[in-house]
This record gives sequence, C-alpha cells and structure tokens, in this order.
Amino acid sequence: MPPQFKKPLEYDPSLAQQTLQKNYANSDAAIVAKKRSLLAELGLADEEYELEDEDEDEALDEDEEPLLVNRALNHTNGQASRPSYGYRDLFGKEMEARRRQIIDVKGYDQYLADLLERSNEQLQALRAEQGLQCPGNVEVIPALQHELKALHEEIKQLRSQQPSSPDTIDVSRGTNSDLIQQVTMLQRQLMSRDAKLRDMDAETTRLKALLVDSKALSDVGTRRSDTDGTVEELKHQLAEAKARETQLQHQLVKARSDVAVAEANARSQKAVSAAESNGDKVAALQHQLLTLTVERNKQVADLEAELHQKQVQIQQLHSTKSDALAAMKEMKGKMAALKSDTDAHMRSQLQNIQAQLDELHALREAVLEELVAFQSEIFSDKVLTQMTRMVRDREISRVRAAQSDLRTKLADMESKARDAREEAETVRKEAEQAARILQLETQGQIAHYREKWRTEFEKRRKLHNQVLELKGNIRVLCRVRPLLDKERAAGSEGSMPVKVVSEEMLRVAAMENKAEKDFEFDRVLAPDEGQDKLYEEVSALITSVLDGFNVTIMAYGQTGSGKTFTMEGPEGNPGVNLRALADLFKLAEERGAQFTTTFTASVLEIYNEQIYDLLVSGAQDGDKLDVKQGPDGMYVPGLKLEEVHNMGEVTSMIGRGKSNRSTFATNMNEHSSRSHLVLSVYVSCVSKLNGTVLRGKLHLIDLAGSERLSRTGAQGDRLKEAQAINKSLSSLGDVIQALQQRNAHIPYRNSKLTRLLEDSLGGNSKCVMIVNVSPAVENVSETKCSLEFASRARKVELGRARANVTSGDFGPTMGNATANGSCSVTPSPAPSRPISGRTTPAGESSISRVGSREAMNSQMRRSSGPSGLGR
Ligand SMILES: Nc1ncnc2c1ncn2[C@@H]1O[C@H](COP(=O)(O)OP(=O)(O)OP(=O)(O)O)[C@@H](O)[C@H]1O
Repeated sequence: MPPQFKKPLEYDPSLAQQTLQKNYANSDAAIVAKKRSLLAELGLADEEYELEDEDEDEALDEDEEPLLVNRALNHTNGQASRPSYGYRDLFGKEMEARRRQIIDVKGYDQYLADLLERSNEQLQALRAEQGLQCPGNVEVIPALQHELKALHEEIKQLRSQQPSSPDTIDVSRGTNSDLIQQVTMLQRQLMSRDAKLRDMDAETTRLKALLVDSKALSDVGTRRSDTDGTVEELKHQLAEAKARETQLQHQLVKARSDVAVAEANARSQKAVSAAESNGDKVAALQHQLLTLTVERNKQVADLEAELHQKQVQIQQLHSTKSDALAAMKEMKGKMAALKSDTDAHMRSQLQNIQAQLDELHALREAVLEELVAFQSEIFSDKVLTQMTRMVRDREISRVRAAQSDLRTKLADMESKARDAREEAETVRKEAEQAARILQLETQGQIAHYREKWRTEFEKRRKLHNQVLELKGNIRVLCRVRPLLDKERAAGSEGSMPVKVVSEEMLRVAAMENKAEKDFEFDRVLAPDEGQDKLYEEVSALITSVLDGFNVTIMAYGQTGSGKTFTMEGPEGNPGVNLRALADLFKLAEERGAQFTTTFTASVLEIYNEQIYDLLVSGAQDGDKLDVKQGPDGMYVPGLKLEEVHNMGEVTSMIGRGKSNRSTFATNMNEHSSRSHLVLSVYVSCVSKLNGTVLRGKLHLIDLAGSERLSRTGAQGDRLKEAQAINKSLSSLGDVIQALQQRNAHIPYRNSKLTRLLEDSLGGNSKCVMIVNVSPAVENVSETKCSLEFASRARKVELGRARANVTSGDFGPTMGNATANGSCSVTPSPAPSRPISGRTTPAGESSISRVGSREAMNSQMRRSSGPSGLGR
C-alpha cells in the first residue's frame, strides 16, 4: 500500500520535508525494486536498463543522502529561511525518479515490444508446427501478428510523442504553500502512478500467462476443434489484451501528462528559485501564461460560438421537426377522413352484395326444393315400376318353377303309369300264357301250337311286307351298334340311353331336359345282332333287283355309328354290299335256265357336291362327273361301268375303288366320314324264253356322317365340307318330306345325291334306309336326330313299285312288276343294246340296255312271241 498522506491543516515545513523525503525514498525504492523484479521475472534485464540503473545508483550517491536529509531537516528547523537547496535536491531526486519512471515506462514499452515480438515468433513457430493440420490457425495467427504489430507501432508512436524536453514545462508563480500543494499533488500522482504500475504489472503477468496458455493450447494442436477453440480463445484474449493495452496506453498517456505536469511544476519550482536571480524570466513566463490564457479564452469563445451555432441549428431542426409533425398530423387527419369515406362506401357495397347473395340463396333453395320434389317423384315412379317388375318377375319365375315341377311330376307319373301298365299287361299276358301253356301242356298240344305261332308270325310278317310294298313305303331298319371298347372304358355301359324294347321299337331315355321317347321302325336290330340278321331284312329286296326293280339300300347315321360296318363290313364279316352281290350271283345262277343275267357295277363318290369315279385311277379334279336323266333313268355320263361275273371280280373292283379313294384323301377316316360312297350294280336279265329284258339297278350307299354343323365346330374347308354334306343330307330330307307329303314337285335336283337317286327314291323303286345309331350316352343327341330323320323317312309312301321290263323278241313284254318283287317277264333271246358306259378295260362285254321308252315301244312292237310268265 502506498503511504497515506494526511494533508496538514497548517503548513509544517519540516514535517512536510521529512514526509516528502521519506515518501520519495520509499517510492523510489519501491519503483526500483519493482522494476528489477519485473525485469528479472521477464528475463529482460538487458544492458541498457542495468546501465541506467547504475547511472541511477551513481546519481543517488549514498553520500549525498544524509546531506539531502540534513538540508531538509535544516529547512524544517528554520535554520535556513529558504529551503531552496533542499528543495532543489528534493526536486532533483524527484526529477530523477520521474526520469526513472519514464525509463521504466520505456523499458516496459520495450518489454511489451519484445513480448509482442516473441509472441509473434511463437505464433509463427506454432503456425509452422501446426501448419496443414490447423489451417484455421494459419488464418488466425497472421491476424494476431498484425494486431501485435499494430500494438507495437502504437507503442512506438506513443514513445515518440513522449515529452522529452523540459522546455515545455509550465512555469507558474508560486508560493511555498503553492509548492506544498503541488508537491502533495505530485505525491498523489505518484501514488496513482504506483497503482497504475501495479496494474501494468498484473497485466504483464496476465499476458505472460496468456502466452503460456496459448503455447500450451497450441501444443495440443492435434485436435482441430480444440485448436480452433483455443485460437478463438486466443483471439478473444488478444482482443482483450489489446483493449487492455489501449487502456494502459491511455493510462500511460495520462501518466505521462501527469509526469509532464509534475516536471512542469518542478521546473516552475526551479523557475521560482531562479526567479530570484532572474525576474525577467518570471515576467516572460507571466506573459506566456497570459498568452496561453488568452488563447484558451479564445478557444473557449470559439467553442461557445460553435455551441451557439449548434444550438441554432438544433432550434432550426426543432422547428423543421415541428413543421413536419404538423404536416404529418394534417395528413393523418386527411387519411382518417378518406378511410372513413372508403369504409362507408365499402360497407354500402358489401350490404348490396349481401342482399344479392341472400336473393341468390333464396332462389337456390327454391330450385333445390323443386329438384328434390322432382327427384322424389321420379324415384317413386321408378321404384314403383321396379317393384312391379320384380313382383311380376318373381311371380313369373314362381309360376314357371311350378310349371316345370308339375311337368316333371307329370312325366314321372306318366312314365310310372306306363311302366305299371306295361308291367300289368306283361303280367297279365304271362299269366294268360302260363295258364294257356299249362292248359296246352296238359292237353299235350304245346309243340303243335308253337309251330303254328311261328308260321303265323311269318305269315303276318310277309303280309306286312307285302302291304308295305304295295304302299311303296321306304322301309326303315334301325341298327344299334355295340359300345366300343373306349366307350366302355369311359363307363358308358352303365348308362346307355338307347334301349331296344322290341324287334320294332327303340326307346331313348329321358336326357338333357327331354323326355323319354319311343321310335318304331320296320325292324330294330340290337347291338348283338350280327350282319346276317341285318341282311335277312334286306335280302328280299335283292331278289327284286333281278326282277327289274330299282333298289336303294342306304346307311344313314352320325359318324362312327356303324354305317361302313353295316354296308362294307370288316374282313370275314361282310356287310350288305358283298352279301347282296353274292346273293345276286347266286340267284342269277339259280335262274340261269330262264335268264341270261349280266351284272355291271360302278363305284363313285360324292364329295363336296362333286362326283368322282373311283374306278378310274389318277387325278379326279379334271374329270368331274354329273348326273343326267337318260331314257332308262338317271345315269352318270362318263362313269366307268365294269361287268362282274363273280365275287372275286366284285371284291377286286371294290378294292380298287377303295384304293383310288384313299389316294386323293389325305385323312381317310375323315374323308370317308364326309363323302357319300355309292356302289351301283346294274342287272340285266334277259329271258331265254322270249327275250324279255328285266333291268334292275341296285344302289348300295354309305352316306356321309349326319352330325349337325354346330356339333362339328368346323371352320374353313371343314365348314365347306360340312355344308356340302349337309346340303346332300338336307336335300335328301327335303325329298323325303316332299314324297311323304305327296308334293307335285320333288326337289331331286337340289343335290347330286338326290339327283342320282331320283329314279331310286320314288316311282319304280324300292328303298331301305338303315339308320345306324350309337348307344353311347355322349351321342344321344345325334342319335335322336338320326332317329327323327329315319321316322320321317318311314312315313314316305313311294307308291307301288314297277319293274323295268322290256318285252323280248319272242313275245309281248308284260312289264308288270308286282309289289312283292315278282314280275312277269318275257325272255328275249336278242342281246340287249348298250345305252351308255364304256367297254371295260378288260374287254368285258358291254352292258346291254334298253335305251329309251321309244326303243322299248319299238321292241314291244317288234315282239310277236307269247307273253312272258309272271313270277
Ligand atoms: N354292329 C356292329 N358290331 C360291331 N362293331 C361295330 C358295329 N357297328 C359299328 N361297329 C364298329 O364301330 C366303329 C365305327 O363304325 P363305322 O366305321 O362303320 O362307322 P361309320 O358310321 O361308318 O363312320 P364314318 O361315318 O366315319 O364312316 C368301327 O370300329 C366298327 O367296327
């Protein structure tokens, strides 16, 4: 703590001198000690300071000290009326102390400069160390450097501004009391300077610590964030230091000025002492003071003028401001008025719009109400209609369901009733028979009646046939083929829809929403009835051919129903064709004594409404044949006819025909299903008695499959084929229907097939249709169609057939065919004239045929023999 001075109320020169001496001594010693410790602490005890110190020591020679003290004491004790010497010494010391302080300050400045320099160096070293790792430092360090340099410059500048000449020391007149006051003031100043020095000391310590910290922080360096933080901290601290430095500089400046004042005082003291010897100087100084005062006054006046000017300006500004405020107030008033006007206008507009909106709302409400009313009307109408419809539909479906239920029940009941009736009838008959048999057996006549029953049955059958022939009905036989292996494997056996009820009745079970149906034919052949049984049914007609009748036997039915099996038959189990020819040869032989019989045959195929001669090998396209009406009926110009004499020739011919057929058919099975195959046998029987000629014609036809178009699912060529087949078969149906209805016009010309059969399906012809059916359940629909077709055909009455008889040279031709196939013929020895055909390649004899009706008549005219015998 600096020594506390207590200003004496009354001046005591000796005490003052002692105190001053003591204080100055303390002060100087403290300052020197402080300086030394500071320099030692910083390690900056350079030569200059030491030298100065030495000088100082010299200046403060130990020997002079007591003298100075004594002088002061003397002065205090009143031994010297003027303490000039003591004061001079005292002020000399004071001056020395000031000088030392200045040097200290200089040294401190130098120290700061050095410190900055070293900090700079350290920072540079740090930058070199951290360099790339801490680019942030690279940026910061130069800035710090710059700041430090600036600081350094400032210090230098300050140093240069430091008063160095004692010439500027203000001198004032003073008295002892003034001097004492000045000294007291100096003491105070020195105390304050001490305090400042302490502050500077503390600041130095802090800066040192800062530098140490900075170095330590910089050393850490490896962690960028820390370094950045540190640099930031450093920056901050440096800024603080700078601020502090600035503050210190200010303090320094102030201290300097204080020192300057102190020096001036000291000089004035000197001057006082010198004034005694030099009064002029005092006057000069007084003048100088006066001048300064005047200058100061002038400056004050200038400042006052400036102040006044400023005040005027301020007043002007105040008035401008008040004007502006008034204008603003006025403007605000106007704006408020305008705003209220606008608000009123807007309010009125808004009210108008609101009113319009209300109107629109009301209108919308009204329209909506109307719409709702309208919609509800429509809705109720719709709902009513829909409900009515629903009720009606429900009612209809209920009635329909009830109807179908009733129908089913009815059919069921009918079928049950029929079964019951049949059963009852059977039981009744069986009972009767049993009773009769019992009776007959008891009478021993059973064998006799059995034979009689057979005879009667045969008779009845013959009679029936005769009736049919008389009527000229197309006889229809129905043949049910057995199930094929694959059908059996598929499990069709258990559910066969076709049942042979009797020799004349076939029943098709109820299927596909269709009730059970019975079909009646001239004969129904069960699957187990072989080729011989079938042939038995047609053999009578074969005989008719030899009697001069045209006979047609055709097999009708869907694909795979057994048509080819029936007509051709497999090897070893021949069908109608071979059996018929064999029969013809046999009969001809039997009648050899009376007739010379010749057989000619042709094999043709109708495919896609074109006729192909199967006895001509090679391409068929360029050799398409047509059907013509000749004098002896229908014939095919250009068709090859071959005379056959035995079954061998027939078999070979049929074989060739089949072979030619297969050569132009890529798929034989499909082809055979889609074409009609016609084997025709022309028979000429010339009576050896009278030359009467009987000409019969037998067509054996294997028709194409009769399945419906929709079932084939055919397209393109297949559809064309199917349509052609359909055309033939539907034309056949049309012809049959027209015949059945005894129409005047029979549409034979509608297809090649019907055209060819024109003379074999009516007039002098006998016809048998064999309808082949499959027993398989999957074919039941087609089976039914075939059966329906055949049933219609059965109703056709062709009329009584007439044989083609030409009277021979030996007598009149009776030409009278009978219904049972027999006819009256007059054998003619003359050879028949060929009417068509060609000579067979084998050089066989040409067929002798009676040409036209005219030829027949001329023949009849020429004949003069007895009339022929009828059969
Ligand atoms: N009565 C029958 N007894 C034994 N097998 C038969 C009988 N009828 C037909 N079949 C057999 O049924 C199959 C089909 O017969 P088929 O070829 O004669 O029929 P389709 O009607 O002529 O056929 P497509 O129209 O294709 O010529 C053959 O395997 C045949 O042997």
